[in-house]
Amino acid sequence: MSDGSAPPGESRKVARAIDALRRGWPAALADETGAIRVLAIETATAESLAAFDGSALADIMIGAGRAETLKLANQLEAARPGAPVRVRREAWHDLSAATAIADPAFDLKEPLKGPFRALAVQYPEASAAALKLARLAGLLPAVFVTAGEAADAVTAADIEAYDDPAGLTIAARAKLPVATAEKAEIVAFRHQADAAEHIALLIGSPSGTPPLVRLHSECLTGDVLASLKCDCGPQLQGALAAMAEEGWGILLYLRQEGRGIGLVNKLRAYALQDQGFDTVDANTRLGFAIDERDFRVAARMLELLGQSGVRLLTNNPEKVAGLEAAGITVTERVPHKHGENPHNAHYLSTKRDRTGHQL
Ligand SMILES: Nc1nc2c(ncn2[C@@H]2O[C@H](COP(=O)(O)OP(=O)(O)OP(=O)(O)O)[C@@H](O)[C@H]2O)c(=O)[nH]1
Ligand SMILES: [Zn+2]
Repeated sequence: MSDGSAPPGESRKVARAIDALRRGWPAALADETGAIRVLAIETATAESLAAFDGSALADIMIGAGRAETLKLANQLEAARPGAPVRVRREAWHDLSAATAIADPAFDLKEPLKGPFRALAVQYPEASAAALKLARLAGLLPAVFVTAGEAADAVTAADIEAYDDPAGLTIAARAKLPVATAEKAEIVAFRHQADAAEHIALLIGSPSGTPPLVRLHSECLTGDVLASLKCDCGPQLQGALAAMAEEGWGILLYLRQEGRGIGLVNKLRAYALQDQGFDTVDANTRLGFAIDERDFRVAARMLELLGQSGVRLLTNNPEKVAGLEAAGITVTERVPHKHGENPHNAHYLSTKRDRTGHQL
């Protein structure tokens, strides 16, 4: 699409489906092979589930990482952590049993009984799209699933068009002196798919060289509450200080809380970390991929700001690769280590040992 926005009909369909899941209503998805209807387990009620089931029990669909906990791993063909797995619903799988299947928070209190049986995933593209919709709604990737009608159903292509970073535009800009740099300008970006606005803070003045750039993903706990569980707060302040010192830099504040799984799901991951799982396993045990962020958003923001080359403050090779793949030249990776403390030492060593961070 030339202006990057999805055709209005498709956009409305996707927006409605996300809203429906959040409110506990069914949504329909389709691919070339068929169609499904889904109801998010997290927002279902006994009544809405009874209506959804009708005369036959709907099955359950969860992310593969969660399915491993249910001992379904040996029944799977090496599914990726975020890929859909369909679980046969047994007669005793009422809403509370389904909730225990969906949400690892109940694993200690309500050990899972089983045995569970994995079924072949029908309509894999539509099924993967259903779990993505749940994530976009900020919910656990766990739904009741039954056969559906293709008419008016959402497709993976609809979601991709809805999500397309090309649809990002600059909504407002103004001077914003900040403690680290009096000469700064804030730019707000809007996208139909995001409830919150992405922000850029331009520090100092263009120097004719690629700016020092930081892609900062929102972390309410670290940025606002000064959480010691991660290094986000000190990294944010450290980035601004480095840019101020150089006299030219751009901070992108991306609304990708919890590496793209949303605040509530991140806090669920934190609760699993309280039980001893690391940041990687906590994500996958919830049924998500390790990192659900899309760095094309950042590339589009840089493009709108007229920047095609950057010096990137990061320890994460995925950020460099993500920007490069989206057409931004990373002329230099600048290491960005800040704020190690006894509470986040294990988090940081996990990033180094398991996700390839150059720490
Ligand atoms: N899901 C999840 N997200 C987390 C956790 N800890 C921090 N985050 C999120 O991770 C994001 C912070 O990542 P970044 O600061 O961009 O760090 P990075 O990708 O590791 O790479 P760097 O550029 O090297 O810092 C924020 O959105 C945080 O909310 C966690 O344990 N689980
Ligand atoms: Zn953080």
